[in-house]
Amino acid sequence: MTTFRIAPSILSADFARLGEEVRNVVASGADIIHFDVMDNHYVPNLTVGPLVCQAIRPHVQVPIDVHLMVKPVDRIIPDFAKAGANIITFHPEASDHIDRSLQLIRDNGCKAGLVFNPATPLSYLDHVMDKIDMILIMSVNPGFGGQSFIPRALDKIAEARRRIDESGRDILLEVDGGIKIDNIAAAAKAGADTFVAGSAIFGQPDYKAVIDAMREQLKGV
Ligand SMILES: O=C(CO)[C@H](O)[C@H](O)COP(=O)(O)O
Repeated sequence: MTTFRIAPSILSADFARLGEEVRNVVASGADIIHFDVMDNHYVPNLTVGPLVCQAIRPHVQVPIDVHLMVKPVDRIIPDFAKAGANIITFHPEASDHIDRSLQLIRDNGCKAGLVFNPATPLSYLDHVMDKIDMILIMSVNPGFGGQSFIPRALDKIAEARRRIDESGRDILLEVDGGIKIDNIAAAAKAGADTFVAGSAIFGQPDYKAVIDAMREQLKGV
């Protein structure tokens, strides 16, 4: 049986109360904290870095999944590992040497993964599957929370699931962008097991009610 994981994205949290926000969302049932790092270069937005990751680390016992939307990627990886990240993912087109970046993440004691924008082909996985612990399929173009889910992402999730099953390896398949109570089951049916949700959770007053409703949807998959 598939273990499904809900990963609230701090992008939509109240940054003035971030410690309290992450404690609340974990107490409400979050399995992972998704930490969006944007550099105003690879994506047209600017968020947070290793100092903020380090600041929230003592507030949460669940893994922190750092999604790097930065270019270049390598020089910031050790800083996030030291700041308490458990999983670090990056966009293959933002790295000059994908194999080296994946190895660098692993050498720093974290799980490693690649992120695929709506128009980025999964062929980037071809020669590095043995170094992948997570595949993240973007169901929006990266840079902003609160966008609408792009339905074409479902085919890509299914293709990523086929590749994972063929590899026989234990790889998380995460989907990120526009995930809500009413589309989480479709993403799960396509093959995703880990669901990033920002505005759907932090945009509501009762985080537990949203996470419980998402889990309810996943029961039918
Ligand atoms: O990586 C992201 C954007 O680049 C965010 O994690 C993602 O969009 C989550 O926000 P929402 O659930 O509101 O779509």
